[in-house]
Amino acid sequence: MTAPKVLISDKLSEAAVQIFRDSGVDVDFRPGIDKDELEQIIGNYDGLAIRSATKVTAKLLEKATRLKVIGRAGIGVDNVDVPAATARGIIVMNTPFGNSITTAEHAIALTFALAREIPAADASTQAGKWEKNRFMGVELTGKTFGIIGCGNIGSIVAERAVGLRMKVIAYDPFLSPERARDLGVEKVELEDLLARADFITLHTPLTEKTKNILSAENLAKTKKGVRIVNCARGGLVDEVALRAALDSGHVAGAAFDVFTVEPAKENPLFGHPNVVATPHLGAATTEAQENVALQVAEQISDYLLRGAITNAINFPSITAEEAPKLRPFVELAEKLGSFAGQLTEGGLKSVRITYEGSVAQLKVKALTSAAVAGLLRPILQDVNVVSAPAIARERGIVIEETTREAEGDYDALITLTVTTDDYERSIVGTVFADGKPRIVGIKGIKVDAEFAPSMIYVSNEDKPGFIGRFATVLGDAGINIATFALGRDAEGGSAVALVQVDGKVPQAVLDGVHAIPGVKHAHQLTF
Ligand SMILES: NC(=O)c1ccc[n+]([C@@H]2O[C@H](COP(=O)([O-])OP(=O)(O)OC[C@H]3O[C@@H](n4cnc5c(N)ncnc54)[C@H](O)[C@@H]3O)[C@@H](O)[C@H]2O)c1
Ligand SMILES: O=C(O)[C@H](O)COP(=O)(O)O
Repeated sequence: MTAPKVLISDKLSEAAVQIFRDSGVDVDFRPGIDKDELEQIIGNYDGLAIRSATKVTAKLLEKATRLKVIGRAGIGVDNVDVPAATARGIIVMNTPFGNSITTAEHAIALTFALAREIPAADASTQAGKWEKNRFMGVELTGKTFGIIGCGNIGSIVAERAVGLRMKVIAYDPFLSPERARDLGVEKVELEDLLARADFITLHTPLTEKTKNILSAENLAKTKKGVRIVNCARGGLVDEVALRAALDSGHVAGAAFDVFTVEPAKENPLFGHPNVVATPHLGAATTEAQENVALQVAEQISDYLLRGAITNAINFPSITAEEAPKLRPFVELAEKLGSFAGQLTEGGLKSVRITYEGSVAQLKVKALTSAAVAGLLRPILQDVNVVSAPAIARERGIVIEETTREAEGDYDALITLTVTTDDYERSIVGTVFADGKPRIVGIKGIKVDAEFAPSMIYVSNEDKPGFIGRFATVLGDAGINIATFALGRDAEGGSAVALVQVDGKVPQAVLDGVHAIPGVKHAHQLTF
């Protein structure tokens, strides 16, 4: 067997090169390689090791005819087109914990820099001005620190801030009360955090729900004199609105490591005297870079040489023999999880997955991981199939797995039941002979629908007139209906509709559907 070839296209610690060589992988170390040259040579490689600088686009992947694995030495995979990689059967892995401590420390460092105006005082002193009376800081002790997103990094920041004798409050819908108690953190709603925090630090991924979480409206709800730190992702804070709040004096300072457009050569925040900026240095320590480089080199080598999958974003850990039998059920389990996850607003308590018939004979652990990853991914952008069950448990979400003989009409069935603070919802699916996953039940109601890229899920009272009104709302908005699946538990009882549509559905259209008499819920789902 010829040795697999790996390209390192970003500035990784050279420790990675040694790991590849020691394991028998051919490696080319080309940090900072030009985009056009990368496109020309990517077809020669089985593996690609990157950080955040290399943009792995669908266009690049078209040229990557040999590529089997992309390894991200770090956490965020926003620079990788994961669906495009998945569509080409390319595993995308990350190293979810290797730089968490370092990034948390950077957030704390920026908090101190803001509190004591260290960068400005440094510049002034080195310019020979000795402006002892110009700089008047604030103490951190006793101040309220609001953490938005209390996952790996947010939790480490919380522990450090508690050690600094700060009062720590956190907004994270998926933080369990037990975990909050263990961390010494008060779990609060966003409005409460905005109103109380003297310092706010952000540690969520950038998702549809977190984009502009500090919008102009939310910034206006903050305490006068608040200081804001963003070491997570550009786009979490409306930079133009923040600049206005700094100019008006409502916000006393902001320290940003990440920006909406990177590399950030220009930015609305730049030039303000109370802004501290660093060029995405959150993970930039010797220790973190060694951690992530070693880990990614080991993971890529393991996969290319032995087929072992660790920390994959887009596939569960399975062996070469199990893969073909499991694959369609992995897809089904992830999609059932994603269906439930897209409908979940927070307060997840448990997920129960029942495997019935032939699927119960397969390696259901991998299927459960896939289902939980699908469930959490709409909330925790970078969750992977390996870490999903552990992350769920850490958040106090109970995972139950049951197998049993086939009892009904289907040879194989997977039932996923999610319990939140407010409700229980179950979704049932199977795989047909054509290998395609199907939804065959929702909340105990039989349906028969394929998963489609864009769908509307409606739950309503079974009353005449719904279908006509629904079609009119969509027709008036110019949205084409591709397929329509209906089910009900009894005449005049509860009904559900799963509708495949072409393209994205604007919120106004969903509101229009919701306004139809008898409609209880109307959601867009994407797969
Ligand atoms: N600046 C850097 O160099 C650097 C380095 C590492 C990580 N990061 C970024 O830091 C962020 C956090 O990383 P992590 O490893 O802690 O991720 P994580 O997945 O462990 O934690 C994210 C947390 O955000 C919470 N969350 C999700 N949606 C939310 C919402 N709408 N409101 C409030 N909370 C929400 C989740 O429940 C979770 O606890 C990511 O964006 C990551 O890419 C930046
Ligand atoms: O997601 C991450 O791990 C951080 O943003 C760090 O990115 P970098 O390794 O490219 O600096």
